[in-house]
Amino acid sequence: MENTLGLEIIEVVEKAAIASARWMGKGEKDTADQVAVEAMRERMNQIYMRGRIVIGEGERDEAPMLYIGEEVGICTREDAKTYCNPDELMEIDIAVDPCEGTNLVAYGQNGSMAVLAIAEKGGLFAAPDFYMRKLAAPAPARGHVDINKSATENLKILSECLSRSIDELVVVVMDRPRHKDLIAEIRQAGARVRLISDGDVSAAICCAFAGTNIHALMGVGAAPEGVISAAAMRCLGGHFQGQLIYDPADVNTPESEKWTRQGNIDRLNEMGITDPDKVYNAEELASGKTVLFAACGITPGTLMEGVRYFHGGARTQSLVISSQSKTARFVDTIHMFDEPKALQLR
Ligand SMILES: O=C(COP(=O)(O)O)[C@@H](O)[C@H](O)[C@H](O)[C@H](O)COP(=O)(O)O
Ligand SMILES: [Mn+2]
Ligand SMILES: [Mn+2]
Repeated sequence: MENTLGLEIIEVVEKAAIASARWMGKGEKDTADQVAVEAMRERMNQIYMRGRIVIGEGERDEAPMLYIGEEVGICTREDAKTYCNPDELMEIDIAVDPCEGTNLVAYGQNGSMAVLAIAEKGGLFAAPDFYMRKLAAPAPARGHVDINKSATENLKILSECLSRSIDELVVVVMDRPRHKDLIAEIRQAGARVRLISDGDVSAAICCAFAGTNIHALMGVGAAPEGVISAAAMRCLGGHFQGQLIYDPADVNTPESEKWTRQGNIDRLNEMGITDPDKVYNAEELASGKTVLFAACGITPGTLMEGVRYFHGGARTQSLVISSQSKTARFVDTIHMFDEPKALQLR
């Protein structure tokens, strides 16, 4: 699956990032999102693959593009037999977030990216649009920290696994009222907290890279982003656990007020999830034999530069991670749109 796909998906995230970055700082989050979706879809549909969106922009009736269930790739077209031999091509599932951190783009802040994850059919957990409690940590702490333990206990474990004192640990938490007690507990335990307004995929993946000065992600974000984060962490050997939140009282946001606890449990049952309290690890959220992950910075971030335009072109930085080749590749690309006056070396 990986060989050419690994190269093509770099362009998929690059195109989305380049389109979205045009809207950086313009205060229009929906447009920044929409152009990324269009660009990602257009480039995906040029790839010789049989893809199906399992995590996307929402259900078909609310999302015109990259909706859950949408088939993508040349080999899903009605006239596919003209171009491909579908029997030779493996069916793949794709999770996308064409603009992860739409607010960050709209307000010109760091940490947004175009991102996707791929596995063979059935290899990614088709998470509902729920919230998810998450715990991410570096590889040495994998299987030692546990989302069922308190933040205080996990910080002690992290401190031992990473040979650092607790006050040398930095925990990323989303800056939300729901995290008031969690933030107080982390501070009380002696660790330092980095609050982010958006973008918990980037924060989760940063845990897997020493040198980012991020040692854990704790708290509640969106479940689809949890699966995408898990795909990267599964390939990188980092720790990731996620637990779906079905009780609106646990998050208490305007969005969650539309739901009821029992309604959410029923929805999970319909999906075949009979244990709504189950804690999923990275290998369960991204269970595919082969998992691929790709991201391209829209605005600058800890892992990647953002899109930098120049006369007639742009420069991007992407990250492609593969479970098959066991690589995490940082890709620096110059894109020539028309006739650039000069190509910037750095
Ligand atoms: O920041 C985020 C927003 O993603 P997007 O809508 O694609 O720009 C994600 O990283 C978070 O995981 C998540 O969506 C967020 O925590 C959930 O929303 P909120 O109700 O604002 O806490
Ligand atoms: Mn997102
Ligand atoms: Mn998004």
